[in-house]
Amino acid sequence: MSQVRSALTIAGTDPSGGAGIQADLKTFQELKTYGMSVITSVVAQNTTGVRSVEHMPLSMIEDQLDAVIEDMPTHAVKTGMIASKPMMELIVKKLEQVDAPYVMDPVMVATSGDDLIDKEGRNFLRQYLLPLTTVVTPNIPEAEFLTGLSITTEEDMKGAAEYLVHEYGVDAALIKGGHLKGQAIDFLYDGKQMHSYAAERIDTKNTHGTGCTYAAAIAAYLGKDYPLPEAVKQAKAFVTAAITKSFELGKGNGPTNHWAVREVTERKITHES
Ligand SMILES: Nc1ncnc2c1ncn2[C@@H]1O[C@H](COP(=O)(O)OP(=O)(O)O)[C@@H](O)[C@H]1O
Ligand SMILES: Cc1ncc(COP(=O)(O)O)c(N)n1
Repeated sequence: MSQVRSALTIAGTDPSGGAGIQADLKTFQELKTYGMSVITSVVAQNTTGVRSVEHMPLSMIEDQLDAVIEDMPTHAVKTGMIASKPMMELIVKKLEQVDAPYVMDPVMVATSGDDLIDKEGRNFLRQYLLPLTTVVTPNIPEAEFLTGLSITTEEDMKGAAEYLVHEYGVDAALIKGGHLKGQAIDFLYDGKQMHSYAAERIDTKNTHGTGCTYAAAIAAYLGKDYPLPEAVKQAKAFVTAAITKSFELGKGNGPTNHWAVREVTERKITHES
């Protein structure tokens, strides 16, 4: 029997269960990937917003990383909320010890609008962490910050994906279209080809944790040796199902449904390249 595949998420927490580490582990589990997790920040948040944040001491983040890296096989890494430059410097150092695909979800703002990273961290991420990524998965506002470009059309999205690959040395960039109007279309540029992944837009406010879930699913499929374009297609189907059957829970934006994929067998994803 082939060895079980594992994925490590390095991110912040969401006690309401919809985003962050909690979303990542739920996603890994649904995709039969052994999930491991290093907590960077403890975030007191729910579907309506963030009320407080406690960043882990660097020594505690390092000890968590060493505990995993020294003991467990790691077939994929995913980072979410990394709130400061010192944390990123530590993660850059540790990623050099892990030979696995690395998915970066450049988390900067929670769905509720609360900032999750400081300014120094944003700039360091662009310069030092981006070049290590197998794929970076910004939403529209995050892509605008990372590239300095204005993104209002699908052509702008493609341009931003190409810019990230050519200017920042990422292997691939996936620009997510959730924040635009019209169909929910994402563009992946892998240095050679532009791929598009489109699904019907679902009329719901319950999209808390969509980005985390999508990036964690991509990491799980990369950890199973799926080629990137196919990993993204499978992950798009996963997150689209999760949104289709998302939960009317909480007073704000409800969370996605991480087991929906068991029930929603047919999700029309149009993959073109
Ligand atoms: N209402 C929606 N209906 C269908 N797909 C959506 C919807 N909102 C977002 N998506 C999809 O969910 C994924 C996450 O995108 P997005 O919400 O932009 O990320 P983030 O959570 O990081 O802001 C993308 O594949 C996007 O196209
Ligand atoms: C700890 C943490 N990480 C990420 C997000 C973004 O969530 P979303 O996927 O809704 O953008 C969040 N709200 N909290």
